[in-house]
Amino acid sequence: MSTCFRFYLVFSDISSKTYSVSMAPPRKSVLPKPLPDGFILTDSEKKKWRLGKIIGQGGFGLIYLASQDVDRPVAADTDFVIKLEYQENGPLFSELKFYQRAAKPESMRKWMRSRRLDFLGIPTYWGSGLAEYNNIRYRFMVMDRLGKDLQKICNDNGGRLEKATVLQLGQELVDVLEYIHENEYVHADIKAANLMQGYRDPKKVYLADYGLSYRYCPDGVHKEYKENPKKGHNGTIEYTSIDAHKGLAPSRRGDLQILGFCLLHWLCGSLPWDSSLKNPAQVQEAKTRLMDDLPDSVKQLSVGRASTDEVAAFLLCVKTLDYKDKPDYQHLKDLLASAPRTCRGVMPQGPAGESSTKVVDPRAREKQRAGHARGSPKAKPSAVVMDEEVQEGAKSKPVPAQYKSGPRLTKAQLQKEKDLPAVRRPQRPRPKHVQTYDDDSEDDDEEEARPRPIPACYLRPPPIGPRTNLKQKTKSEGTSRKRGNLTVTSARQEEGVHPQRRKHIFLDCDSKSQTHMNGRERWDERLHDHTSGYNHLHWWDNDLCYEHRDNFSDSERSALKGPGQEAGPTQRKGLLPWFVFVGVALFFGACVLAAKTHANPFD
Ligand SMILES: Nc1ncnc2c1ncn2[C@@H]1O[C@H](COP(=O)(O)OP(=O)(O)OP(=O)(O)O)[C@@H](O)[C@H]1O
Repeated sequence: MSTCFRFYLVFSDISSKTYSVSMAPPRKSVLPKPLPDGFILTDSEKKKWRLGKIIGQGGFGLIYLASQDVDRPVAADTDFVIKLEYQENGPLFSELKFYQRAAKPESMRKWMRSRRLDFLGIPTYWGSGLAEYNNIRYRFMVMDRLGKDLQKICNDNGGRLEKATVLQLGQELVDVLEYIHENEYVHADIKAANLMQGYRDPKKVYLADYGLSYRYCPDGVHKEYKENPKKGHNGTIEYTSIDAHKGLAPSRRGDLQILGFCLLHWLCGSLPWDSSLKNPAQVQEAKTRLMDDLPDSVKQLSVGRASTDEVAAFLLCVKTLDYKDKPDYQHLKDLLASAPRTCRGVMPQGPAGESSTKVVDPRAREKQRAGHARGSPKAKPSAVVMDEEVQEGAKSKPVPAQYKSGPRLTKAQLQKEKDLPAVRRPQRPRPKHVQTYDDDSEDDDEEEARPRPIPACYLRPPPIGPRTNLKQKTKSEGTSRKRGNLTVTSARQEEGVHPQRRKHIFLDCDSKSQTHMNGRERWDERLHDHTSGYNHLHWWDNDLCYEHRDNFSDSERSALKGPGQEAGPTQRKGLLPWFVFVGVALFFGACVLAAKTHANPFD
């Protein structure tokens, strides 16, 4: 999100000029051609929304101020925004699915009542729909207007946040995660850029951007544990979970681990793998080491008085979770709330030192919750302020070498961890209707939204042997195929599988090329690397994978466009009629010749 405002200044300027001179249907690009100020959109429930100014721009969509009062220009202090993307784009489609299924205002209110929460940081969804302008179809979603994102605040504060703020944010985010997890979804991309302050109340923080959210448990059936290196390293590389590095479908424990890494980052201002972000395997290794060596690995990262003990305890608890386990969210919140206890490094213990499986009386738990709701042990909402050490300008502590990519710890060091009192193992109540886990089960809706397997293309250069003949038996339209910078090749060929089945289309983001798909478009994956700033985007449409990349090297780019490309299967296929034609012509020629030679003697 941090780059978006910069873009906006340039963008709004250019776009307004474009509109005043051009009446022809605009060419589609990754970002939608802006709709004019004052444009009226009608959502699927026939509510009308008037567009105001553009206030933000993401990788694929524009954010407009909006209001329901369609007769007047939209006020600068309106409470609504509209996110607009081309209808074919995947991210908004996935996000909409999340809001429609999991974040209905009534269901959120009910949840908050039942948990006695006075706040749940999920923006309200107000509606959505499709629109058409100049023969181009758009998708839009109306939602709460939000304020500043946390990444900006973090940057303004030298990359760190006050410890009390971090712990409070952690607890509020556990609440949000519990809600979305109970509604069959995981967020899978928690990070400061996706946390936004309330527009009216900056003390409230919302988890936004559900474009990568994933339905890990459709109809109560958890996805199976299936490691797949080809799908590895999905998400935002700094924070993505070890499960995601291994190519597992996101699950609850992954969300919590991502949150733990974020808390650590906000607290310390850096992460042990900061220097290896361009090498996902090294990042995975460093994360694994950090998790293996808990709690010491995290405790050692403490900066000045801002100890990381609570985060160490939090991550240690997350480490005890199995792939399909339901976390004990209250316990995780307690670990972040109970600073004095965890600061001494003592984990909660039952009688006679038993720590892990203490059964908590639900009434006691209820009482405790009620206490929290009334505000007793709970800290104040997260006013984002600076810690003393941060104000003093304390630099982040260098990360101990062993948590980077150095040699593994000795057995004695590992033993130290084992000797520590164990963290209480979270209770594991199963979702009501879970009986078996079937990875293939999905409902019709899910069929549309669920990410499908993708090769880890971003770990390799574009495939060798780009194809220029883009005739494919798919629903995708011709416009994108005509572009010179678009390549079709077989992903299976890349994977050493049969080359005919699955085709792979690379699009060069620099030239803002865009593929338009009808019907079952799929959006699978975006990867943001904030250090190099590249994006990857995959769509799946039947057997076609569309990939946007903007980090092609010059040689790759010229390979994509260049002449003398190796003939691909589709090109060879294109020659077949010519072979047949020449063959038939030769045959007839030979017949005529033979007839003539035979005829001559009789003459
Ligand atoms: N509900 C909102 N209220 C106010 N501003 C918003 C809201 N949602 C997003 N924005 C602003 O618009 C910008 C674009 O947000 P958006 O979610 O479309 O993209 P992004 O998360 O920055 O990028 P990407 O599309 O790659 O995920 C953000 O940087 C943010 O500043």
